[in-house]
Amino acid sequence: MAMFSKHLRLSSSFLQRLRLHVTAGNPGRHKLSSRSFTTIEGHRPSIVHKRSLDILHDPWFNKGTAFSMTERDRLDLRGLLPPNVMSTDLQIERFMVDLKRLEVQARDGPSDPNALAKWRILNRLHDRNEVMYYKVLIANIEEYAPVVYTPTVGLVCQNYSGLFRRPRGMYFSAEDRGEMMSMVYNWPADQVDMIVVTDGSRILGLGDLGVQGIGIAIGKLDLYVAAAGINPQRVLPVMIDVGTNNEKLLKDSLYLGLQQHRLDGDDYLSVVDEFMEAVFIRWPNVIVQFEDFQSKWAFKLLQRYRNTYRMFNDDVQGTAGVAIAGLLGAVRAQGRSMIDFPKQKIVVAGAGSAGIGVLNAARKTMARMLGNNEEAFKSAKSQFWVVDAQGLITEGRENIDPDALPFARNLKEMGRQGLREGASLVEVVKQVKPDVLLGLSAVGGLFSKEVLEALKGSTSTRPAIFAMSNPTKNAECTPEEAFSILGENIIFASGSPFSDVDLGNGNVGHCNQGNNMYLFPGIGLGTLLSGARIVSDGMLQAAAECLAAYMSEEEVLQGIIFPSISRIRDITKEVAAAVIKEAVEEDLAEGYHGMDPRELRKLNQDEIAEYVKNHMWSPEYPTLVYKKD
Ligand SMILES: NC(=O)C1=CN([C@@H]2O[C@H](COP(=O)(O)OP(=O)(O)OC[C@H]3O[C@@H](n4cnc5c(N)ncnc54)[C@H](O)[C@@H]3O)[C@@H](O)[C@H]2O)C=CC1
Ligand SMILES: CC(=O)C(=O)O
Ligand SMILES: [Mg+2]
Repeated sequence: MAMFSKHLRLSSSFLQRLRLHVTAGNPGRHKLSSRSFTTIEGHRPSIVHKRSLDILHDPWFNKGTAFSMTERDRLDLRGLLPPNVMSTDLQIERFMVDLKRLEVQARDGPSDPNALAKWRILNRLHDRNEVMYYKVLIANIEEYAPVVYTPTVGLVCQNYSGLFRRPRGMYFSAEDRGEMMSMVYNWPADQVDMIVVTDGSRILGLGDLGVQGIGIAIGKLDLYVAAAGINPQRVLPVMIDVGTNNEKLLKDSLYLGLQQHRLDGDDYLSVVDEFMEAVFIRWPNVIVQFEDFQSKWAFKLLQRYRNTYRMFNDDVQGTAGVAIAGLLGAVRAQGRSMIDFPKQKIVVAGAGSAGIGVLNAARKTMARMLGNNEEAFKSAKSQFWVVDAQGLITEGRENIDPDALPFARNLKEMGRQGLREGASLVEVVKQVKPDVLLGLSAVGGLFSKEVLEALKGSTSTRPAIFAMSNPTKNAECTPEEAFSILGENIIFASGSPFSDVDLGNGNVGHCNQGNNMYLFPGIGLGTLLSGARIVSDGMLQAAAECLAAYMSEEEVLQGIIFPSISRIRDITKEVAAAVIKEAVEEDLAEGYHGMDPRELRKLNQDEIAEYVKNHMWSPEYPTLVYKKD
């Protein structure tokens, strides 16, 4: 009955148009124009001879986020779009909101008011012509890394629901449970070398951005291509959308992700487990980099997968390696030998995935230098004071986070130092007089004037300040603040890029960028080319030591402890070679394509470097020829 009346309605509108045509058109010929039929044709399904990404890249067939779930399933689109199916009205509203936003100048700190506009232009080039995009990026890496990576990528993620145009990467959502094994085959590439995956729960220092966090996976993979020469056809950004606890996004009708609170416990784990199983079944040699998972899951997932899959956590392990290299650089910059590292007093602000990762690695490095035994490991603990949102962490802390427990200070000992449970950062700095103040707190301005004034009491000949939180506005202090308060005899590093500081006396205060971008591309490339079964602690240590040794004595004494980003392709090549060497020594290497493990074992240092260089993709147009299937 319902079908019958629908048919009647159609028929009456058809007749009405027919009448209109007859009266308004050529009265003599009474012929229907093809235009009149188009309206009716629109109700019939269109036949499409394409599937998967080819449909999304075809402006005639593409409906973007408006593809229904049935269409997504039938056309192999599942996972290629954010999970929220939108009406056309909402799609248009999302576009208009973004268009109007252009009128309000986008800002990410004072450094570049046009950053978002630059990102849009680069992103459009990325969609049109990958070779040209990477040529532009590599040739201008100093200028555009801050656009495709931190800090602008943070702003991009915050605005991703508006900026989203052509999808890039895959989305696995809580709604896809039971489907992932088939969904992975919707991705068109038979070879994937690198996946960067996030669940969007802690994007840089910006908190839970839900599905919009895909931007960070895309930005990290841009560096994999630009710095490590991973072939862009073989990278896959992934978003695991288990919901969001960001109330603003939950209420936003234009949000692209699942509008539900995050899954937790076994429900959460079952989604990530299914994703890991699916990608390793389709691409057994892939490497999965976990990125920007909240601390609560970062450590657990790392422990869960690291001995089974080729994976690592960039925030925990990549950051640790970069910090170790920086801390050793700071010792050398004092004119001392690296072996003096275990004497450094280090105050760390922030005990999340990054802070705890750094603390564990720094303690192990000290222990190795002190004799590599249990006693050395125990005594190294006394070099660290950890301050989180509740102040100094001691054994007196109630409900202490188990990951922070190994660094909790003894209450009596703290009493003797004039400190107590929960002491403020400024009190800790005043009492400890540290050599190093390292921030991974995500709190912009945490190293206030008061804190920096307190650091003047440091017993170091050249105190080091690492304001490592991202993006720019989350840096614990700026280089200007540090140099103006502490003078020029310091070492300064920040997570996001800042310009060097003109000290006004003809000298320059050098601002280093202490960011895991100096390690993760080389760790990934080295793992890939060695065919290592897992990413071992030894391989990560080798990467960190390589970065630490990269800077010359002269540079380090000038306060330059990290290379300029213009050298990122070169340092990545060296890091990858160090990782391969270690993988071979640990007997983890299973070879890569034509290079079998026996051959790999025979290579000397120079030959490994050559092997790496020869496998790095460079953006050049290939000659294309047509071949019939
Ligand atoms: N430069 C780099 O390469 C990297 C930088 N990061 C940055 O580190 C920051 C933290 O990342 P996660 O550890 O994953 O975050 P998280 O959210 O897990 O940890 C933040 C920690 O800071 C503490 N904190 C908050 N307020 C504080 C305060 N007022 N004083 C002292 N501590 C305070 C919290 O208690 C928590 O322990 C982010 O901004 C991130 O962008 C992370 C990885 C790499
Ligand atoms: C750099 C980075 O991985 C972060 O800020 O989370
Ligand atoms: Mg990160």
